[in-house]
Amino acid sequence: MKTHKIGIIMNGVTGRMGTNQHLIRSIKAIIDQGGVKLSDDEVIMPDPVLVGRSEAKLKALAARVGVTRVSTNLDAELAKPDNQIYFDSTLTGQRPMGVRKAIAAKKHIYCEKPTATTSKEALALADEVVAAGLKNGVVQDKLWLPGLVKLKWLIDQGFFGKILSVRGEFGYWVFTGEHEKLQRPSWNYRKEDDGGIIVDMVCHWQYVIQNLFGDIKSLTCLGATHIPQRWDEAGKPYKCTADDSAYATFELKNGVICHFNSSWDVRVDRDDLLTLQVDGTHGSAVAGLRDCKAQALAATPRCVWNPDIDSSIKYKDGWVRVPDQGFYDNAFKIQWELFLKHVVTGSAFPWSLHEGAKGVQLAEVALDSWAQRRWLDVPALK
Ligand SMILES: NC(=O)C1=CN([C@@H]2O[C@H](COP(=O)(O)OP(=O)(O)OC[C@H]3O[C@@H](n4cnc5c(N)ncnc54)[C@H](OP(=O)(O)O)[C@@H]3O)[C@@H](O)[C@H]2O)C=CC1
Ligand SMILES: O=C1CO[C@H](CO)[C@@H](O)[C@@H]1O
Repeated sequence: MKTHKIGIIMNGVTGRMGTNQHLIRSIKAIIDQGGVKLSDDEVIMPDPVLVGRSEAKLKALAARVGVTRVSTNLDAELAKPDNQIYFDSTLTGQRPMGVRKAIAAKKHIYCEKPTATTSKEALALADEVVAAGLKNGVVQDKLWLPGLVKLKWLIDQGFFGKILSVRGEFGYWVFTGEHEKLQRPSWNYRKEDDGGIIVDMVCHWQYVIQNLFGDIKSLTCLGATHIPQRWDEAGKPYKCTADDSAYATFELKNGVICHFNSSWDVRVDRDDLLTLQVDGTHGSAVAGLRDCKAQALAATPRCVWNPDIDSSIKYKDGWVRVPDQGFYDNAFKIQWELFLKHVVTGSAFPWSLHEGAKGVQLAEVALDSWAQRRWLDVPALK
């Protein structure tokens, strides 16, 4: 058996995403399954080093997960030739600094979204990594959610006929922290720390829309900070300076209209924390994170508006569940496996830093639209 051992510097691994999605559910899960199989006699085996600023935190995490290498010295890890990949899930504002150091050290780059806080910076990083001839990628996890995979399958089959519109509803109630344990880090609600739901979520909507429905021509976005005060990790009240809700409409070049509501101030009365309803001339579907239900034209009830009587139609009964097509692995893990294969074999990996920059740009245009209170075109990223 030929084993390609790949050292991976995991910077920001002590954070929520770094620990749960990237270390435990991706890299550790890949190690536990015996690596990424290339053929019957060839395998890729990740060898992570957990990097951060608190040695105690890193050691505790390593012991919990069963990893041996930890370090608080990023430069020393970058100097080691066996560490071939630099992965970054630190705070968004920290990302360009770490990525640039790793480019200088000739490491392949994989990182969380958003890749930077401005499109200028995101594009510069994308250009620098290409100029250095390094493989690179950005997390676009929603593409591998089972619900969205099923939706894509319906699109590819032509189930919808002509797609007319898409309604994305994302969000849940995030407790203020006054009386409850925090669900999300407090920096998410402070603009000065690169927080805000537009920066956080619009980059997801960019790649979801582009990959499933088409290229975005223009948008309008209204943001809001509905909750002006929250309580931080230390239980101290702070002023919320970042948007916690966004109401955005995207017009695509092919005429499809997509409207996405994103909010941390809504209570959930839907099948999932993210639902996407797609309506087309021949059918409709509603995808959640894992499931997807569909209604074909032939099964569409004849609705008649009459608020004076109870409806004889049970609207929710007219949908069928799109069946599973096999086992759906963790979305982050699937993308990690594809990236590792890309690094070792050169296989295709289109989810590059350049693609990530498009997400940063869309969030930037959305913020501008909100500030200017008008529709804005989304220029092609050079
Ligand atoms: N793809 C997706 O679905 C999601 C992506 N994200 C993205 O992932 C990134 C991390 O988010 P999340 O895990 O929620 O954040 P956390 O606050 O939980 O984690 C932040 C990480 O960055 C480290 N860090 C914080 N400040 C500094 C600093 N000054 N210098 C160096 N390291 C620092 C922290 O280290 P320490 O432990 O020492 O404090 C920690 O490891 C963000 O860019 C976010 O946009 C977030 C949520 C979902
Ligand atoms: O995709 C995601 C799921 O939700 C979170 C927001 O509540 C985001 O931070 C994240 O990027």
